[in-house]
Amino acid sequence: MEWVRGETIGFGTFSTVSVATNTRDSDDFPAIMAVKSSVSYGAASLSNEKSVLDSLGDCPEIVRCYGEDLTVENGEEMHNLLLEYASRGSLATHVKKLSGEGLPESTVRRHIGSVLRGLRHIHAKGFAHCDIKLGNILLFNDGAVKIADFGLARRVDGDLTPLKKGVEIRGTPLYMAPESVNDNEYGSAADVWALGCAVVEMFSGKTAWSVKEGSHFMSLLIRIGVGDELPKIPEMLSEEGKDFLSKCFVKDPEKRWTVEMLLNHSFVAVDLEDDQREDFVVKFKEEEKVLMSPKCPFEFHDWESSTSDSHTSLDSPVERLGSLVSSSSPDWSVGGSWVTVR
Ligand SMILES: Nc1ncnc2c1ncn2[C@@H]1O[C@H](COP(=O)(O)OP(=O)(O)OP(=O)(O)O)[C@@H](O)[C@H]1O
Repeated sequence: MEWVRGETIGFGTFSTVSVATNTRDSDDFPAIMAVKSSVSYGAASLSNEKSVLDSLGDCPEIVRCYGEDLTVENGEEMHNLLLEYASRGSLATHVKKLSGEGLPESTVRRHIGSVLRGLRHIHAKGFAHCDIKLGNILLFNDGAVKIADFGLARRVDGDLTPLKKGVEIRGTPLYMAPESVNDNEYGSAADVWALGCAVVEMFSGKTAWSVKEGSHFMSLLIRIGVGDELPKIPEMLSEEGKDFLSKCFVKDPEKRWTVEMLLNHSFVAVDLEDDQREDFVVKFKEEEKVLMSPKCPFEFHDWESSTSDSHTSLDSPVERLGSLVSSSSPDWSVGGSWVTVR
């Protein structure tokens, strides 16, 4: 495949995403694609993403991968992953444009139905996504949404063996499930918890956990991992929506509903007729016209998709988290107790 890099459309922890134009007149690949590129330090994540996407195969609710390519740009080796282009960007960007209002419930139901179908495919193939969040749900011209960013995805096949001893943060702390905080378990159930957080954020325009500006993120991990507190379910949501969330926000992953069960929940088990779908696209376009207004500067950017490992011999969640909170603020840039920063 021959392609030319166009404008930059997104930034991740590891990579930059740009538009890519296919310069070969061929039916095999679309004229416009997205290219996710990284210099050497992000190559492992891109390579994991490619291999997971290859294993997953085609699914209408998962962003397609057209292949990989190595280029040398400005004397630097770049690893590139060519992907299906989502012209409307991510749901995170879209929701931020809505002045903290969130999306109408009918739109949330529709998007979540799609994400659930994508997750069903991922889980059925023996993987967990491990980084479900609005920034990784992409929007297409026809109103469709698809799951993207498989850089942290892992094969689980029902095996929830913790990845490592100690505390490992994969993905975004705001979306972390209790078992991930407490036991480093990142299985399909953790995707369901994160999906619940995505529903809250999509509907309310606010993150599922309210966090005071400047507070240490370890205090959030304690709230998630220890005690009975759950993310706040928006009052304005329908009873069906509230019930759906109550099935996602179950602290015990064994008792949490699976994706398959949630697909049969009345909140998402609706099949829109074609005319309703058109109506949806119109509504969708109107939403896009709403101008972005400045919000709180505390947007959690530096929390996104960080992976930090700590190798300690502390066993109980309270001990493990308590030991981290007691240090005033972690140094993300060096080794020692925080081994990896991504
Ligand atoms: N296929 C695509 N089409 C359009 N925009 C995309 C596409 N893939 C990614 N983006 C944009 O680029 C951003 C970063 O992409 P992505 O999340 O895949 O990168 P990352 O390095 O894995 O980031 P993260 O820090 O979330 O792990 C997305 O939030 C989205 O706005």
